Amino acid sequence: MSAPSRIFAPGVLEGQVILLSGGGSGLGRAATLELVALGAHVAICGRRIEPLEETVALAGARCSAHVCDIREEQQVDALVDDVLARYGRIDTLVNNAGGQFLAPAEEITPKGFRTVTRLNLDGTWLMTHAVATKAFIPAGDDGRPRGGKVISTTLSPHNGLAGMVHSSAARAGVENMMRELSIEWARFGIKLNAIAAGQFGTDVFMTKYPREMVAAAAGQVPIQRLGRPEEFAWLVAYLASPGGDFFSGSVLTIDGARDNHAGPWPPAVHVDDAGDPLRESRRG
Ligand SMILES: CCC/C=C/C(=O)SCCNC(=O)CCNC(=O)[C@H](O)C(C)(C)COP(=O)([O-])OP(=O)([O-])OC[C@H]1O[C@@H](n2cnc3c(N)ncnc32)[C@H](O)[C@@H]1OP(=O)([O-])[O-]
Ligand SMILES: NC(=O)C1=CN([C@@H]2O[C@H](COP(=O)(O)OP(=O)(O)OC[C@H]3O[C@@H](n4cnc5c(N)ncnc54)[C@H](OP(=O)(O)O)[C@@H]3O)[C@@H](O)[C@H]2O)C=CC1
Repeated sequence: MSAPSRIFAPGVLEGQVILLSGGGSGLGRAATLELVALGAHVAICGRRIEPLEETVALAGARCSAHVCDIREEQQVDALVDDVLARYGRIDTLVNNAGGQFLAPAEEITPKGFRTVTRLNLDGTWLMTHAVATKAFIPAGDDGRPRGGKVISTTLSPHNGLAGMVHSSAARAGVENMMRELSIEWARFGIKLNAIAAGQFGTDVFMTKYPREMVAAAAGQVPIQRLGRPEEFAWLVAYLASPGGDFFSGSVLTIDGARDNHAGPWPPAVHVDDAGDPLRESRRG
C-alpha cells in the first residue's frame, strides 16, 4: 500500500482514473505511488512487465500493469481499450515514458534520431490522440464530451540540450503539441500541460549516462542539488487535482533554476578578489 501523501489531503483524487506511461521506474513510479495514495486508480504501462509489477506490488490494488510500447499504434489502441474496459473511464493521462542517448550530433545516424523522436514525440502523440478520441471527446451521460487532462513530461529543451539534438527537438515538439491542443481541444473540456523537468536523481539517470556527466550534474543547478522524484510526483498530483483545473497550455519548469543559469552564482569569472559578485560602481 502506498504511504500517505506528505503534501495533499488523502482522497483528493478519489474516483479518478489515471493512465500513466513509464510507471515501472523513476519518476513514473514515484508519481504512481503519490496518485494512488491520493485515492486514484492508476493504470501504468511500459515495455517490460517486471518493473511494472514491482510498482503494483508497492502501490496496491488500485494500480494495474499493462505492457505497451507507446511507439506502436496498435499497442496503444489496445492499451486504451483495456483501461476503458477495466475502469470505464480515464480522467487524466500522464505521458511520462521517454528518454534518449547522449551523443555528438554529427555522430547521430538517421535511425538514431528517429528512435528518439519516435519515442518522445510520436509516442506522446499516439497516447494523447488515443486517449482523447476514445475517452475524452466521446459524450458522457450528460451528452457532452467527457473532457480530461493530459500532463506530458519533457526534459527541458528551453536552452537546447547539448549532446541530445534528437531529444531537444522532440521535447520542444511535445511542449508545443500541448500548447496547440490546449486551444483546439478546449471545446471538448480537455486541458493539456507540459512539465519541463530538469535533472532528477533517478536510478536510470544515475547509471545510464557517463559518470563524469552525472557527477557534475548537481553542481550545474543553481540550487546545487538534483531534483527528488517525489518533487516531480507532487507536481503531477497537483495538476491532476482540482488545484490544476485552470492550467492549460502551460509549461511548468521544475529544475532548481537550471534553465536560467547552469551553475552556482556567482561563477568564478564573476567575482572580485574577496569572492563577492561583481557590481558596477555608481556614476558621479
Ligand atoms: C541527461 C539529462 C537528465 C536526464 C534525463 C533523462 O531522461 S534520464 C532517463 C533516461 N531514460 C531513458 O532514456 C529510458 C528510455 N531509453 C531507451 O529506451 C533508449 O535509450 C533509446 C531511447 C535509445 C531507445 O531504445 P531502443 O531499444 O528503442 O533502441 P536501440 O537501443 O535498439 O537503438 C536504436 C538506434 O538508436 C541509436 N543509438 C542507440 N543508442 C545509441 C548510443 N548510445 N549512441 C549512438 N547511437 C545510439 C542507434 O542508431 C540504434 O540503432 P543500431 O545502431 O543499434 O542499429
Ligand atoms: N531523471 C531525470 O533527470 C529526467 C527525466 N526526464 C524524463 O522523465 C521521464 C522519466 O524519467 P526517469 O524516471 O528518470 O527514467 P526511466 O528510464 O526510469 O523511465 C522511463 C520509463 O519509460 C518506459 N519506457 C521507455 N520507452 C518506452 C516505450 N517505448 N513504451 C513504453 N514505455 C517506455 C520505461 O520502461 P520500459 O523500459 O520497461 O519500457 C521506463 O519505465 C522520461 O521521459 C525522462 O526522459 C526528464 C527530465 C529529467
